[in-house]
Amino acid sequence: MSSIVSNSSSTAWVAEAQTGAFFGSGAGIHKIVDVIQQLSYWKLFLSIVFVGLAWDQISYQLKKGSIEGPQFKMWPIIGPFLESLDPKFEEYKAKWDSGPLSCVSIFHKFVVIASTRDLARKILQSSKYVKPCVVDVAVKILRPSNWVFLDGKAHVDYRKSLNGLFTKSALSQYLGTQELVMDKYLEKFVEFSKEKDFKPRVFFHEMREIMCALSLKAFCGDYITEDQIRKVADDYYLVTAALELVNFPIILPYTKTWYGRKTADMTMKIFEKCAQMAKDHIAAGGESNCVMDNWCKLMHDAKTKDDENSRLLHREFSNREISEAVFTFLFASQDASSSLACWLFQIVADRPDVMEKIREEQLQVRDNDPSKPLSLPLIEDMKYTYMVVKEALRYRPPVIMVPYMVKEKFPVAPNYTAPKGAMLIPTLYPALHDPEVYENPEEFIPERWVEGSPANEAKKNWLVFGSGPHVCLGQTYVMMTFTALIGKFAMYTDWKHEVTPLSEKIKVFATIFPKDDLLLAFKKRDPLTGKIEA
Ligand code: HEM
Repeated sequence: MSSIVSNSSSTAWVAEAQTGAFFGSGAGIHKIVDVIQQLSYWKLFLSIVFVGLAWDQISYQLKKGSIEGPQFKMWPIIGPFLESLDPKFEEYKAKWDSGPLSCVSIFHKFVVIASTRDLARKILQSSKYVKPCVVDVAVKILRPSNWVFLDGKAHVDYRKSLNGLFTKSALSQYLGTQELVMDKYLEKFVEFSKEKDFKPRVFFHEMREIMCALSLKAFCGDYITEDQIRKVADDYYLVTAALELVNFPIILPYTKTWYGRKTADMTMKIFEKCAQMAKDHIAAGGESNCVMDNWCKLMHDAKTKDDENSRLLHREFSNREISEAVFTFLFASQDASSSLACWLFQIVADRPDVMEKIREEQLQVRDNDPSKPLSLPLIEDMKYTYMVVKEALRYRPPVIMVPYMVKEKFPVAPNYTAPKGAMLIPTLYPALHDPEVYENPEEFIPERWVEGSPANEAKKNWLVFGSGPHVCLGQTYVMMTFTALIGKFAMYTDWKHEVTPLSEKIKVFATIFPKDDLLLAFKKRDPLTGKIEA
């Protein structure tokens, strides 16, 4: 057996260490070197492994303190890494139920999960201590210059310049183009079902596609072509796959992250060209029909105003900068919106009474003229349909947790301080299923949202879109778009859902989806007579 110096004995090293003779003198250091020189390679290796494992456990105990979590790291170093590759909703739920604060350690990452409403709110609103946590590779895919990586005041200021793009009045300008997309997909879904003789088939991918098309039209209007929309919709899943929590941080050719970056670059190139067209359109006195138009118009108008918000828009945002920001809108919306779309179409199909009430309301707000175009006042009149969307978001909140990173030691509870560098995860789901606020929380009851009801008054529990400086930029967009969308589909189509034992079970894939991937079949329906086309 090879050794550093033959006839070595590691027992001498242990004895010396126990007497403390190693520490505090030059002679001590020589002795360490002597002892190490006397160790055989394998003993040295085993010693390093032993010290590493011991440190891993000690460091875990120190960070864990008194909060819930495994007594020891069952799997040294890696922790529950293998489970994290295939996350199960039931396992997350068990963790939330284990205590207000619980922890887990994966490799060197210490993760603290906060499961009560008040802790979740406190974390989301403590930008002094935390910032959103992104996977390492996100910086390479979304580009380091992207606004989403800004923190503190820089983030707040940038955000102010974006808020104007998603106000109700701004969103009402995008409805015309969005309605065209809805009409197109009404036909498409029926055709897709016809291919299989109207037997229910998986609609998960179709839901992702319609969401992508709706977003792209709202963001880029007519500047983006049908072919470009199809290309982005087809390839976008490569970006989701590249940004999975567990991924290789270096981009090697032909890996998931490489394809993800290629897709992101391709999409941002399209957006850059759209941004230039929007600038030209607005400079020529054109109207705003999409987010990009609106951004250019706000920049244009800001130059003649001098209030604080306008001053933030005084500078010229480059095409590249606009394209990066619009890409983050797509990135933030795609998975969450697809999740909501899947649950909403499933839930409404499974509850004929809800479907009936939506249909009734849709005709009533249009004075029995189903062809009346979408507008802000029309959507605002759809009170019941709106409550259905809101209840779907509560019942199956697309985003169940939001990972944040601790910037400096954070006294998150009287008995616990989260260490710097830890991942701190506020959980949104438990607050939305709190039986003290929502009676029978596991039941889908749109009426619980009527004005003045306990659910409606409990604003603090409404964490679907987060809270604090990073609260969802697209929340009004979501409520308006989905109210309009489900209303139109209810009028013009009759869709059936095949209920399987997995339909109500939750699959976690970035957001949450029905475990059976949603089996639907759409037929055309006459909105006035209710007659269904064979
Ligand atoms: C059902 C759909 C959606 C849900 C459930 C949802 C939920 C969320 C949540 C929970 C956050 C984190 C908030 C926080 O950290 O406090 C967030 C952030 C964000 N969302 Fe959404 N979102 C949805 C759709 C959209 C859409 C359509 C857009 C696009 C316009 C969008 C744009 C954003 C942006 C830009 C952020 C980051 C904001 C910032 O860091 O300042 N989201 N969203």
